[in-house]
Amino acid sequence: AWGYGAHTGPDKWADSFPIANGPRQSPINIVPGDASYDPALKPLVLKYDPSTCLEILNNGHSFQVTFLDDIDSSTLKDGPVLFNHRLKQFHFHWGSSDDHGSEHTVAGTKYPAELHLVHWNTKYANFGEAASQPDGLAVVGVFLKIGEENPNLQKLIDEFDSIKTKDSQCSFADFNPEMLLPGCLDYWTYEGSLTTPPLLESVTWIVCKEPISVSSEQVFLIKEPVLPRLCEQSFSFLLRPESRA
Ligand SMILES: NS(=O)(=O)c1ccc(O)c(NC(=O)NCCCCO)c1
Ligand SMILES: [Zn+2]
Repeated sequence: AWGYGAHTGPDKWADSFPIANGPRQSPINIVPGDASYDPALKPLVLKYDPSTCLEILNNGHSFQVTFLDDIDSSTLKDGPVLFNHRLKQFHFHWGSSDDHGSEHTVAGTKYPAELHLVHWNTKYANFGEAASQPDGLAVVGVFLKIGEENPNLQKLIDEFDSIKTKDSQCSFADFNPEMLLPGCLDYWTYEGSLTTPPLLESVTWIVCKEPISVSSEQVFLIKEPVLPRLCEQSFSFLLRPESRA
């Protein structure tokens, strides 16, 4: 299975997912100087309903907060997209230390972590259907930088004791993801892909220019639920026969 270890990491993904060598793969390094202003783009309109928040899941690669998406209650409109999209889940990406971790970079700058809010285009029947279409998904990326402790992120961290193992989940209600957004929703946008297998080229990326602040302890803690999993991976590396050479 794919992962982030020496034998399973991104440079091995093309073996099982040839689209890894496709024309619109994410993440990318965003170079603000190379970006062009498009006056036709509208401001991003995000309307989230905390009552649609369902649960937190540890999927072994990250933890994700999933939302009820059978009606238009948590939506993304306008910005660079032509159709209404529904929020399906949000999750984070991080590194092994504070000096790296984000997937996108800005003029080479790596942030300690990155939040992804995943939405699907309601012109399709559901997330799975939309994920296979070139205009099926819209993911809002928010960079996390080290600064003030974030009380809203803390609400998530406080639930981690119940999702310690891979594929564990716990119910999680009344969380408003709007609380994790920066004050300004100015963004860069480009046509890209899922950043993990299956790497489908169906994502309109909307990366916020303004990061949100979280404390260094909080960045360490968001690794918590998946960390044992990552440790397992590293130990499995040691146990694998070929690694004994
Ligand atoms: N990082 S991303 O581009 O926002 C992104 C958004 C939605 C996704 O579905 C994935 N990838 C995914 O779900 N892979 C299936 C196995 C994951 C663990 O079960 C990645
Ligand atoms: Zn992601």
